[in-house]
Formats: sequence, C-alpha cells, structure tokens
Amino acid sequence: MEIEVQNLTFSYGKQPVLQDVSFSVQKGTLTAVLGANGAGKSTLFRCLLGFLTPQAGEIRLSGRPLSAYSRRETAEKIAYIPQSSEPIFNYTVIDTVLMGTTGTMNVLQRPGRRQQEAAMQALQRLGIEALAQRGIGTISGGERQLALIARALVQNAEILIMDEPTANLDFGNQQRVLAQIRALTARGYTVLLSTHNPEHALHYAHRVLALQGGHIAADGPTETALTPQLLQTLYGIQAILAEVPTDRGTVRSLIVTEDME
Ligand SMILES: Nc1ncnc2c1ncn2[C@@H]1O[C@H](COP(=O)(O)OP(=O)(O)OP(=O)(O)O)[C@@H](O)[C@H]1O
Repeated sequence: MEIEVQNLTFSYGKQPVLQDVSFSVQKGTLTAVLGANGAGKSTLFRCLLGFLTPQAGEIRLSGRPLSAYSRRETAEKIAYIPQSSEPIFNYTVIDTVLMGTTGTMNVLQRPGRRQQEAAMQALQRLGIEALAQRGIGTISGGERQLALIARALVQNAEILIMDEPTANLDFGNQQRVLAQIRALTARGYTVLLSTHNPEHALHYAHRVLALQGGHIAADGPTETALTPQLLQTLYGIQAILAEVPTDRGTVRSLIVTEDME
C-alpha cells in the first residue's frame, strides 16, 4: 500500500476534527476526497504531509511510518499542490517549476542542467512546455495549475496531494486539468485530491473517500461508494445517478432532483 492511515485522530483544540479515521490507498490511483465545508479534508492532507502531528493513530507511506521520515525524505515522497491563485511574483514558468527541485539540493546550490532538464520534462509531460519562458502571472488559471503540478513532479514525489485543483478554473480547464491528473496515475503517481464537485469524482477518480463529522462516511471504488445516499448524507441534497447514452458508450451523470424553490 502506498498510504495507510490507521486510527488517525486530530483536533486543533478541544474540538476533534478527525476521529479514529482509517483507510488505505493503492499506488497509481486517484482518490477524490469529498466532504462539506469544514469536514476536515485539508486537515487530513496536512496530517499526511507531516505539517500537523496527529494526537493518535499512525500514517505509513510505502509501509514506513511518516514519523520515521526526515523532512527531506518526506518532500521526496509526498508533494502538496495548492490551489492556483494570482501569483505575487511574476517568475517565469520554468523558474517556478525549478523551485520544486530545491528540496533535493543543498542550500547553496543553484539549479543545474539536470534540474533544468527535469523541469522541461515535467512541462512536456503536462503539455505546457511552450509556456516555459512566460511569466507565471501572464498565463491562464488552468495553465498555472498545470505549472504547479509540474513543480510537484520535479520534486520527484510519488504521492501528490492536491487541494481543490480545479477551483477557479473554467469548465473546459477543469476537465483538461483533471484528465492530466488522471493520466499521471497511469504513470504510477498516487493522487489524493479534494473536490467540492462530486461529478469530478464520478468521472475521474478511481476511489472516493468521504469525510463527515470527523469520520469516514464512504470509502471505496467510485462506482460503488459514490451514491445518491452519500450526497444526501454529505450535502443534504437529493440527486440521482443517471445512465446517459453518448457516442462513446453510456456515461453516468449526477442530476440534482431537489426542488430549490
Ligand atoms: N488552524 C486551525 N485552527 C483551529 N481550527 C481549525 C484550523 N484549521 C481548520 N480548523 C477547523 O477544523 C475543521 C476542519 O477544517 P478543514 O479546513 O480541514 O476542512 P475542509 O474540509 O478542508 O473545509 P473546506 O472544504 O471548507 O476547505 C473546521 O471546523 C475548521 O474550522
């Protein structure tokens, strides 16, 4: 197993956020983490990244306890990809990606040819190599999100943690970014991403992990775990899963049936 979480309990103060949470994630899979606002998705991610220390329980990455990893080893194993927002500095795309290599270098080292090549390769893998010399503030939100993913790829981490990677993206870029993320799992990357859009989980995720009230409300393959009952439990919304015929076969789609009047 790439990630194993056993009886994880975390609270910021007296208020427990995660209680006795256990799950495991296989290598090369895309897991969509669902849950209402405040359900604990980011908290779970911060625990997995070693930013927060749980009060109880254990996290294992590739069979080894996270607590046994040094900071550098953690950075080489697991990378965090934040939401794409307006950047403060207008670094070039390639320099932004190169920042991902700093964890693998000494403090005084500057990126060399090997790092430059790795950065270009990551841009190529995501189809945005033509943007290498553009300022990160002059490209679109979707392109910037892909650049942030490229930065995580050069970190050489096999596990990618993404906080709502499609927030702020238009409809087309949401699909393009998710398709690129899904393609990474076919290359052996393990991805956990949070999303507020269950359709994204339905179409792109191998697995769904849903949090509610500090506990796991669902955990399993998307086909079986993502049900109308789960959406009712998580969001208090009535929906049905419809089988829609398309020219590439039947596709499942969520339709909200709740009367919002
Ligand atoms: N630094 C903090 N100090 C105290 N409480 C916090 C802190 N960060 C989060 N919380 C609380 O912990 C709970 C879980 O927050 P978390 O950010 O993990 O939820 P989330 O599922 O990521 O939410 P969202 O979907 O709104 O981003 C919330 O009740 C939140 O108010």
